[in-house]
Amino acid sequence: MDRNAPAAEPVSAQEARQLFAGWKRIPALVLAVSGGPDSVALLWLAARWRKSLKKGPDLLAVTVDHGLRAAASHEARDVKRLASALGIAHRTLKWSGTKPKTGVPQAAREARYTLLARAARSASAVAVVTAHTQDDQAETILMRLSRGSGITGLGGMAAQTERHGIGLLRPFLDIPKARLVATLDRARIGYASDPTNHDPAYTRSRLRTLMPVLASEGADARTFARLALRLSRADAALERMTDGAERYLRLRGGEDSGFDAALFSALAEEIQVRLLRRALAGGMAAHPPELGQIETLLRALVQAQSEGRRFKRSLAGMTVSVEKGRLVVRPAPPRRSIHPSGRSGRS
Ligand SMILES: Nc1ncnc2c1ncn2[C@@H]1O[C@H](COP(=O)(O)OP(=O)(O)OP(=O)(O)O)[C@@H](O)[C@H]1O
Repeated sequence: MDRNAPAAEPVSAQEARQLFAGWKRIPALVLAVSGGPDSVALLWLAARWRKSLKKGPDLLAVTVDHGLRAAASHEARDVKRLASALGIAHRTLKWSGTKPKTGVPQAAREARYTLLARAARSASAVAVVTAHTQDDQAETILMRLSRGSGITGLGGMAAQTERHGIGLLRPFLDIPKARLVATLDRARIGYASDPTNHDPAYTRSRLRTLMPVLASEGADARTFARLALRLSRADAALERMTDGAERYLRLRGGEDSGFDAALFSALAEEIQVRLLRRALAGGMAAHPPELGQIETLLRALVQAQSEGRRFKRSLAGMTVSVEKGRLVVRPAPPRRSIHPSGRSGRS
């Protein structure tokens, strides 16, 4: 801890009003409250804000018990108690079913969002609100940076997006965690601390330990948040250019399927990658292709065209080929498999 650092300011009622201003006309919202400081602060600030209004959304706090830590059920009960003291309805949802041996954090996250979306639907809520902070945003970008993400990924988490067909709102992306902790301390409200946040078995925990070192060199959470803002702006511009390129290629393509391969190859590489990503995503593949896979495919396409060779590749359940001067992306035919009887068949 830097002893000279100014103490973090609690989030004022006025600031919360600004953060939540867009919610006034929403009929109902789910608040995702784990019991940790960020989401307990969300619960407290949202309850205070709602109380100050004559009309506003019905709030339902939801805690997901992943069944992974013994303390989780106590924490859920503490959240319920606080919610009830604040006049907010609360539900605890359990992640039942078998847990995977590896990739537990990802599986828990997936299950959590599925349960939260289900709770939102049954409460007629249009969105789930999470308490992701500026520090979470910085960690997310650092994780994506270490995985070699592109511009879209490095744009970080969006303040408003959709998941499982339900809105996802993150009002605290510009608020440092320390300010949420200070908010609870001022209000004398307790919260849980999740020991897995510091477990070196998890990539996120290990990267988190780098944050103070990076901050001492100027790369603090604010810097990461600024980077996210700039890159998401660039990403939005590139998506608009991709829209334009797609319209142009379709216009020049008449009724034919696919794109004119010569026109496609004259586009900027970044736009080509994005067009391919869109075309491949159209196949609704269970696992959308990674950026690196699309880049490899594009390199092979350029190579084949420069050598005047035919081109046909499969990726994410789709086939990409050049046919009569047109670049065509279509669902790959089902793979042939060998039946136990020895006869070949379709799988
Ligand atoms: N068990 C839970 N029950 C309800 N909400 C939760 C729970 N865990 C996390 N959340 C919500 O998600 C937010 C982010 O939590 P956390 O940073 O732990 O998520 P994560 O596992 O890193 O994944 P992601 O950032 O993709 O959500 C919390 O502030 C809270 O709003």
